[in-house]
Order: sequence, then C-alpha cells, then structure tokens
Amino acid sequence: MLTITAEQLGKKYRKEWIFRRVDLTLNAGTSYTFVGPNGSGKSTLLQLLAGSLLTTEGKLSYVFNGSLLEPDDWFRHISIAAPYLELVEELTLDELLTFHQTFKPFKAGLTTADVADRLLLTHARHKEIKYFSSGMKQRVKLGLAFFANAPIVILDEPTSNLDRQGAAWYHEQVRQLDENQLLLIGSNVPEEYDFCPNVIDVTQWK
Ligand SMILES: Nc1ncnc2c1ncn2[C@@H]1O[C@H](COP(=O)(O)OP(=O)(O)OP(=O)(O)O)[C@@H](O)[C@H]1O
Repeated sequence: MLTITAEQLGKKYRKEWIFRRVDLTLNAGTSYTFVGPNGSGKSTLLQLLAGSLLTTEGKLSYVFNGSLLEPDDWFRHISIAAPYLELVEELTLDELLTFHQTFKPFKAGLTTADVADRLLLTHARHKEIKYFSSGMKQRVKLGLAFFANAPIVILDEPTSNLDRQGAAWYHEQVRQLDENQLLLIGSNVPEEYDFCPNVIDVTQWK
C-alpha cells in the first residue's frame, strides 16, 4: 500500500505564495478531492503531489509497501489526466494506446482493443485523435489514467467536456478502481466527487 506525506509544503510563484504549511497524509485505498475557487491552487497542489512541480519549501515523501521511494521513481506509480496534458493528436486511437502502454502499461490482461472497448470508442480505433470531439478526447485522457497499472490516479477537472452519458461512464470507472489504489481529484464540480469521503478546501492554506 502507498502513502504520500506532505510536511509544511509551500509553493511560491515569483513573489506570490499559492499556499504554505500544507500538512497531508494521503493513504491508498481511498480518494481525496481538493476543492477551491478558480486560481486557488488545486492544479498546482496536484502537480506538487505528483512530483511534477518543484516545491518552494517543505517535504514530500512516498512510502510504498514500507519502503521510501526515490523522487525519480514516483512517476512510475502515477497516472494523470489533466487539462494541461495533451494527447498526441496525429496518432489514431490504436496508435496512441499502443504508444502509451510502452511507458505506462495497462492493468494486467488489458489489450489496446479492450481499452478502446472500455472507452466506448471501438468504432473510432482507426481515427486520428485530432478528429475526436472534446468529450471523446476527455474519455481517452481519463481512460489512460484509469486503465494504467499505477497505484496513484490523479484527475484534474475529470468531467470537463463530458455529457451526461460520459459523466456516468466516469463514475462507473471510479467504482471499478482497485481497492488499493489512491485517487486524487481537483474539482469545482460537486457531482464529480460526490462519492469522495475526503474533501479538502485548499483555501485553508492561503
Ligand atoms: N507557471 C506559473 N507561473 C506563475 N503563476 C502561476 C503558474 N501556474 C499557476 N500560477 C498561479 O497559481 C495560482 C493557482 O493556479 P492553479 O492553476 O493551481 O489554480 P486552480 O485552483 O487549479 O484553478 P482552476 O480552478 O481555474 O483550474 C493562480 O494564481 C495562477 O495564476
């Protein structure tokens, strides 16, 4: 099981502190949602927790099955879907899934055809991503996170661009996450974290 611990974490851009003195213990097996108004720092905090942004102060650690992980290895344990992470538009869905699993394998037993099926996009396997609708692209982003073999799943604004059917699909995939996975969400939309037992307001750290 995996635990992420933040101690007195802070992030400053130029002279502006986005947050300071963040203390958190995030345990696998449950979900946490970071909420707050636009610009309050949800995406920044998720990127810090993922190790993809440098902290200004404080300490972050990952413990996996009792061992401290090296920061260089954190990314192997994480799959992320976020608005700022773009898909490779020139590839077909099949090509994208094949490419993606070379560095982020899917869960055991899942083929690219299975993933396309679970994305409800079997009919679009040979279509280039640039011709996908915004909702189809969002399902692909989420699917790459949901179906990757990674204990930590990070979703920033997960239901943006999804219609009602897409939002139902999202909820179904959340229900099917493994019981030992850790789900972190950044959101302003209560419907996308209505299942989440740990809702954390980032404005407390202003
Ligand atoms: N690279 C950067 N350089 C300077 N300021 C930045 C940078 N990235 C983010 N910020 C600032 O940090 C603050 C927090 O931004 P962030 O994107 O984390 O907020 P958010 O809560 O996710 O917002 P939203 O709900 O609009 O997605 C904002 O004031 C933003 O302008």
